Amino acid sequence: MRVFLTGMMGSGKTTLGGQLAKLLNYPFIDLDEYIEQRAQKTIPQIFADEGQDKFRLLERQALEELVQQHNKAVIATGGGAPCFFDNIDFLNSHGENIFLDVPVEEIFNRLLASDLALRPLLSGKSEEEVKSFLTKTLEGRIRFYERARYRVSGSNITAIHLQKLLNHN
Ligand SMILES: Nc1ncnc2c1ncn2[C@@H]1O[C@H](COP(=O)(O)OP(=O)(O)OP(=O)(O)O)[C@@H](O)[C@H]1O
Ligand SMILES: O=C(O)C1=C[C@@H](O)[C@@H](O)[C@H](O)C1
Ligand SMILES: [Mg+2]
Repeated sequence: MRVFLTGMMGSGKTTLGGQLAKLLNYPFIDLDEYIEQRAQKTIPQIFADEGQDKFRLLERQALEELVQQHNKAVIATGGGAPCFFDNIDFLNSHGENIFLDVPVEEIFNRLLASDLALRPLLSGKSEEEVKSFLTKTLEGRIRFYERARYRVSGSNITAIHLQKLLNHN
């Protein structure tokens, strides 16, 4: 089984993905980290040097490579990954796709407490700008996210919760 975690920046894909992989005894792969290793650059560097469009191409290519390499894995995708090309269909047809549906207020609080410089779409923005960016971005992306096979909503999603969901379906 392959498990994909999808959702907005700060929804907990990386954090919960690592925990879920341990529970399932599967390898854990973070798509953003994989892209950074392949490109030998950080994501902010890729955005700055090559632009978002190139990043999206690298992201799709990375998804295809990972699916070829792993039959069993928990893969945390990037926040925008399901929303470009036909990536949402690709994810749905290659694994169990779980949308982490965390309220935008909670996402905002988490991201403000983290290092915004690591997220090129947020760096340099004021608090107000981050808030309106997150709200608008989610409005544009929800139609992709909600096509995931599973949707888990709340501010306090746990890895055990995700494991149970997978076991009972
Ligand atoms: N369940 C949780 N409760 C509280 N804080 C959390 C929870 N999950 C993650 N966080 C915090 O929220 C921040 C973002 O989490 P994380 O990096 O896992 O999100 P992400 O979905 O992988 O984001 P990105 O798309 O930017 O990679 C981190 O600082 C993390 O510590
Ligand atoms: O929401 C997004 O578009 C992004 C989220 C991150 O995971 C990274 O993939 C990158 O910073 C873009
Ligand atoms: Mg992440």
